[in-house]
Amino acid sequence: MGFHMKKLIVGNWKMNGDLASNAALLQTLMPKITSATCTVAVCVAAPYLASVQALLSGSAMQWGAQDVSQHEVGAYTGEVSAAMLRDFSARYVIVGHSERRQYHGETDVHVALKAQRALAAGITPIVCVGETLAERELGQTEEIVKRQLAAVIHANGHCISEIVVAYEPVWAIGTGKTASPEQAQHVHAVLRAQLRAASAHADKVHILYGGSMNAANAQQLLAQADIDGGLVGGASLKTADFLSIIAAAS
Ligand SMILES: O=C[C@H](O)COP(=O)(O)O
Repeated sequence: MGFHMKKLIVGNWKMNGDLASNAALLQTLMPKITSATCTVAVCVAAPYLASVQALLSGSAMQWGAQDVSQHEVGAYTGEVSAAMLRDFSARYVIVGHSERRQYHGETDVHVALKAQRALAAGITPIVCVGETLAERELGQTEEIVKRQLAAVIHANGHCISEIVVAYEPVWAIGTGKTASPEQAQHVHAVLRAQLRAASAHADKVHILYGGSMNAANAQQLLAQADIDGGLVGGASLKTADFLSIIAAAS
């Protein structure tokens, strides 16, 4: 990053948790997160937004959702709109997570629209990009992540500095395999250059790393010049591990 900016650690709970375990986790985390630590958020399943909002309001922690509809309002059964997320004061929403791209057929076009809906509602989209193992082995990593980010830039050029980007190599998600700090930094630098070409304010964009970030590897990853935080899956469900990652980022 180009100037001093607090790092951002986002827990992506995915389809885990329940009312009781969510509350227990947040009640342990909350007192440890202050204005002196890095920025911390949790992205929770939509049904839990109200309870998470009630728990975290007034704390230093932020909350968000894991997906948003590409549509504004109307006959879209099962969808959740950006305005609905805003009703629960969601600060962030993840868009284009590889699990959505892979299991729900989301394309770059959908992801760009979702980012647009979030921005229009005043919610920060966390735009996920990343290559599969096959794509990496074919030497296509840069091409893939640039194509994924270009779609979002194309649709949101005027406010691109308001987004968060998450580089998540698909082969590192939930596998225990992490990109090396050098591998991750290389891709982050590519993404930073792409953002700089699109915006004079690109250096204020947080580019997060995601993919088996844990207590043991967080410090080295976060020490890289263009790694501004983490999007943490599995380790965000374990209090001690998540706190270690937060400490490494603070
Ligand atoms: O959004 C988070 C990523 O998919 C990483 O998940 P993970 O930390 O369980 O590998």
